[in-house]
Order: sequence, then C-alpha cells, then structure tokens
Amino acid sequence: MVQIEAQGLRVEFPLYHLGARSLKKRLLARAAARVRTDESNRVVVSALRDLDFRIASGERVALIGRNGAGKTTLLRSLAGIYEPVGGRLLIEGSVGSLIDPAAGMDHDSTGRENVRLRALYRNLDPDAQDVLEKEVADFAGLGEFMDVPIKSYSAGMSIRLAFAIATAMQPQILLMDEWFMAGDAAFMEKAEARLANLVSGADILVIATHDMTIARRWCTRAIHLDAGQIVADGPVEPVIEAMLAQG
Ligand SMILES: Nc1ncnc2c1ncn2[C@@H]1O[C@H](COP(=O)(O)OP(=O)(O)OP(=O)(O)O)[C@@H](O)[C@H]1O
Repeated sequence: MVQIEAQGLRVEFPLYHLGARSLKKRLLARAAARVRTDESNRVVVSALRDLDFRIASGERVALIGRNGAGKTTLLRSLAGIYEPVGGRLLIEGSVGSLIDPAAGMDHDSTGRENVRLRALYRNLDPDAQDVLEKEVADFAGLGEFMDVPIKSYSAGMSIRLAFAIATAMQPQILLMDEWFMAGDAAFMEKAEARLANLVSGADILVIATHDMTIARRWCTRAIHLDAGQIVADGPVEPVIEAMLAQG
C-alpha cells in the first residue's frame, strides 16, 4: 500500500551564532511559541509542531501557508532530508523528489557524469544506464554542455538537468516544490507534458506552493500550515478560500 502517515511529527532546528545574550532573550520572548531552549541549552526553532495527517493512495495534496509556515520543512522531512526530533513518520512507497535542483549533484562532474552517478545509485544495469543517459540528454536539451562540469551551469540549465533526471523515473510518491514549475516558458511548455505524465503515474503527489493556481490545478486536497502547525486540512477549494479570507 502506498501511503504517508504522520503522528505528532516534530522538526526543530538549532539556531547557532545567536551571539549576544540580549538577542537570545529577545527572540525567546517574542517568538515564545516557536523558539525554545532545549535540554543542551541550545536555542531551537520549532519548524513543525506535532503534525498529524494521513495521505492515502490517489491523493494530490498542496501544502500552503505564508512564509515560514513550514511547507518546505515538511516536504523535506517527507523526502528524508530532515530527521524528525519527535513523533512518527511512516512512508510506504518509492519516493521521488523535485525539491532542490542541486541535491544529489556533484558540482565538479559534468552533466553526463551526474546522470551516470544517479543511474549507479539506483542500481540500473548498463543498458538501462544508456537509455537514461540518452533520455535525459535529449530532454534537457543542453547539447555540448552535457560534457561540461555543472558548476558552470546557469540556474536555468541546472533546473533543466535536474528536472530531466528527476522525471526520468516514475516514483509512487512524488514530492515537488513549486520552484520546479518556474523554468523558462519554452522549457516549461515541454516540461508540462512530462510532469503531467509523472503526476498521473504517481499514487501520491505533494506540492509545496504559494501559487493558488498551481494548487487548484494539480491538487484535490490542501493542508494549510501556519507557524509549524496545521490550520486546516481538506478539499483544496474550501481550504484555499478560508486561508485567503484570513488575509
Ligand atoms: N535550516 C534551517 N535552520 C534554521 N531554521 C530553519 C531552517 N529551515 C527552516 N527553518 C525555520 O523553520 C521555519 C519553517 O521554515 P520553512 O522554510 O519550512 O517555511 P516555508 O513555509 O517553506 O516558508 P517559505 O514560504 O518562505 O519558503 C521558519 O521559521 C524557518 O526560519
């Protein structure tokens, strides 16, 4: 069964380099609900506070909410990038993430070498590696830049390569930051069909977004986060309407 289940999910970040005691005190006083001192006397910010939800197979979920609400932290926790400090997170199914174009890339290696690395990581046999390399090169349309170290790529070129790699294999759970829909117009036209295929092939989709058009277009359910907590969770339209009404 493909599903995601969170029970009392908690994620915190230590705040280093706070310097002056007065700053620490002010922060603790002003953001008392989200900032605390832990057992080791470190100041930590609670990015996600005791989240409970279940996402079942077939659901398309938008994570919405204002800046600092915890959308990216939740997406990254689902991707296994952040380790929860409390609660339980159960993920059943293969996970593919379109979150950070730089994640899992070696900057000193070329685009082609990065595709090979990824293929090795996924244990593909030599024939499947060749197919993947050709498919990514064709789709990314980077020409001879496929053989240039990716540290010299422009932001747009990095997105193309990351998008091509990440969408070349179908996951059961697809995690996506809206950032991935922000390529240049010509590329996005080509990317949309591929993305739509990937989304329809996935059992679960989770997108973190500020863009309500994206939420409405791709999702059936929305989870509205604020200050690390769930404010509302339900069918996409009413949750968006309620959030917009709050201003
Ligand atoms: N690496 C980190 N170190 C320290 N604090 C962090 C880190 N990442 C996030 N936070 C804090 O966790 C909280 C949630 O941040 P998060 O980036 O998840 O919010 P968001 O909803 O994605 O915001 P935005 O819409 O601005 O991208 C914020 O208070 C943020 O300052």
